[in-house]
Amino acid sequence: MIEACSVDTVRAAEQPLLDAGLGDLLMRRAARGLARECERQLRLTTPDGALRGTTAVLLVGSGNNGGDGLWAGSFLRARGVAVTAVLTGSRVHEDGLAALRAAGGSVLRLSDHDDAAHRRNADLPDSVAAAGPVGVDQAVSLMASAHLVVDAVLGTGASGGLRGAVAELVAAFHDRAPEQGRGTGQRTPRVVACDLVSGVSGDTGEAPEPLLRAHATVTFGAAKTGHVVSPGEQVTGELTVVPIGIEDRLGDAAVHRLEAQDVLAAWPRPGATDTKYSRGVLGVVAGAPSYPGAAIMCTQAAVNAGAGMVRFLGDSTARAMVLARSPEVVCSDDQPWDVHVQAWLAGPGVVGDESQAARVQAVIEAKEPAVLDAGALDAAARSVADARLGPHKVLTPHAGELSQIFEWLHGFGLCDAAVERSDIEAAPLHWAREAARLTGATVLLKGATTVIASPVGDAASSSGAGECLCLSVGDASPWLATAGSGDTLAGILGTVLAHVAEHPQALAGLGDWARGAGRWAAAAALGAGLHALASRVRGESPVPPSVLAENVRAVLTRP
Ligand SMILES: NC(=O)C1=CN([C@@H]2O[C@H](COP(=O)(O)OP(=O)(O)OC[C@H]3O[C@@H](n4cnc5c(N)ncnc54)[C@H](OP(=O)(O)O)[C@@H]3O)[C@@H](O)[C@H]2O)[C@@H](O)CC1
Ligand SMILES: Nc1ncnc2c1ncn2[C@@H]1O[C@H](COP(=O)(O)OP(=O)(O)O)[C@@H](O)[C@H]1O
Repeated sequence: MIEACSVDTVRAAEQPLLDAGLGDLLMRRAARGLARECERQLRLTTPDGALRGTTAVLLVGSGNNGGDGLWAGSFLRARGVAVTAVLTGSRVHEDGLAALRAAGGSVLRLSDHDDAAHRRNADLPDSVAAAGPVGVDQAVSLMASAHLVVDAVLGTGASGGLRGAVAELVAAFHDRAPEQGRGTGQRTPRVVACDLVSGVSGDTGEAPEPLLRAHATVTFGAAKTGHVVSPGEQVTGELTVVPIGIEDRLGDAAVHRLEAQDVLAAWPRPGATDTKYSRGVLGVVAGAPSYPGAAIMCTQAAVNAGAGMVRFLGDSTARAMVLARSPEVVCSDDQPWDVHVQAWLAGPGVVGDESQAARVQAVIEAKEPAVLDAGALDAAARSVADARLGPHKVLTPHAGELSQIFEWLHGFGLCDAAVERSDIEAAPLHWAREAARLTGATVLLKGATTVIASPVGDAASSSGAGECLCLSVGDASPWLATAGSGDTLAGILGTVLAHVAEHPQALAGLGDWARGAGRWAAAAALGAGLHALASRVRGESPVPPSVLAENVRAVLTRP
C-alpha cells in the first residue's frame, strides 16, 4: 500500500524538525536518496555500468527542490560523474550551489534572450550572476547529449506549471527527444525528477504542459497525492520514496494506493464452511437487444471472480446468450424486488430497453449495495434530485459519463456549472471527490489511473459536507482501453460488493479506513485492482474483455 499525503501533511511533519534547525540534515538525506537513484539510472546507460565518463545535467530552480538537486549533483561529482547545473531562477539555494562548485561541478544560468539576461544581470545575486549564461537552444543540446537529466526546478512549492525560459526549454527538449532516439543510434538521456515532475501539483495531480516526463521520480518522506493520480502519475515514472526522518510524524494519508500484493492478500477467498449464499449472491441487470455482449461479459467476469452465485435478470434472448457462455449463471425474468441477493450490478449494455431500464430503476432504489454502470448512470444521477444515494452505491463512470452526471446535477441546482470531460481528465481526483460529495455515492472514475472517492463520516450525512475517503489503482495495461473492458470491471466489482455486504469486516485488513462506510470504497478499489492485474496476465498484449474475464481466474490461482 502506498499512503500518499497532501503537501500540507508533509510540511506539517517537517516543521518541528526545521524549527529544531535540522533543515540541512533533511535536505542532505533527500539529496543522498536522489543521488542513489541517479547513479542507478546512469548505470543503465553504459555498457559496463560504470559511472566514470557519464554526464548529468541538472535543471535547478530557485527553491529547496533546486537545493536537493545541487546537493545530489555534488554527490554525483564525487563518484566521477561530470555534472552541469543549469540555474533556471533568479535565486538559488546558496549552500547547495557552493557544495556543487566545491565538488567541481559546472554552473550555467538559463537566459531567455541573451540581451534580456544581460539587462537583468544587475538584479541577480552574485552567485547566480557568476554563472555563464546559456540560451534555450544550447541548453537543449546539453541535455540531449547528457546521460542523465535531473529535474529539480519545482517541487512542492510549485504554483501552476512551468513558465518562462524553462518552459521553453522543456518543450524544446521534448520536441527533439523522439527524433533523437529513433533510428539514429543516439540514446536519449534518462530523466529523474526530484520530488515531483516540475509543474505537477502534489495535491491534485494536475500536470500542465510542458513537462519533463520522468523515467523515475524520487520523493521524500512520503508519496504525494500527485504521484498516484492522473495525470501526474503518467509522467512520474518509477517512484521511490526516500525516508528522511519525518515518517513517524505524518498525519493521515490523502489517497490510499492499492498495490498488487494488497489486492491478492485482501481478495475474499472461501473458508471451509462457506456456502454459496455466505459468499455473496450478485444480481445482474445488464444487456439489451442492441448491446447483448455486455451481459455476457459482466456475468462471465463475476463467475470467474468467485461470486457465490450470479443471478441474471433479462429477457429470453439475453438469458440464452448468457447461459451459452456461463452455464453457472442462474437466469430468470424476475424483477429485482422478487429475488434475494447480497448486491446488485446494473447498467452494462442497458440502452433503449424499457423492461431492463425499469429493473435498473428498482436496483437504484433497492436497499442493497449496487454497482451502477453505463446505462444506469443517468438514472442514478436523476435520482439524486430526490435523495442522496449512499456510499454503498458505487457509480462507475469514465470521464465522459461523469461530465454527463454533472450536467444532471447542475440541472438540479446542485452544482454551479456543468463540467467538461476535459476538465475531469485534467483533475480526475478533484471531480470524483466532488461527484461523491454531491451524490452521496462512492464514485469510481475510470481512466489510466482509477480513482475512487467515497463519502465517509460527516460527508456521508445528508448535507454532504466533509471529507471523502480517496483511493487509487494503477498499473493497468493501456490495452484495457477497449470497448467492453468496463463491463468486465463491473462484474468483478459486483462480486466484491456482494461479499462485503455479507462480511462487513472482510476488508478491514487493508486499514482502519476500510471499516464502516469505508468498506465500499475498499471493495471498489479491490475490484479495480484485480481488473488491472488481469489486464497484465500475458504481459503487454491485447486483452479482449472476454479474455480478461478468463484472466481473472488466473490471477486468483495460487501457485
Ligand atoms: N521542507 C523540507 O524540509 C524539505 C524539502 N525538500 C525539498 O524542498 C522542496 C520544496 O521546496 P520549496 O518550498 O522551496 O519549493 P520549490 O518547489 O523548490 O519552489 C520554490 C520556488 O519556485 C518558484 N515557483 C513556484 N511556482 C513556480 C512556477 N510555476 N514557475 C516558476 N517558478 C515557480 C517560487 O519562487 P518565486 O516565483 O516566488 O520567486 C517558489 O518559491 C520539496 O519539493 C523538496 O524537493 C527536501 O529537501 C526535504 C526537506
Ligand atoms: N489507458 C488506459 N490504461 C489503463 N486502463 C485503462 C486505460 N483506458 C481505459 N482503461 C480502463 O479500461 C476500462 C474501460 O472502461 P469503459 O470506458 O467503461 O469501457 P466500456 O464501457 O466500453 O466497457 C476501465 O476500467 C478503465 O479504467
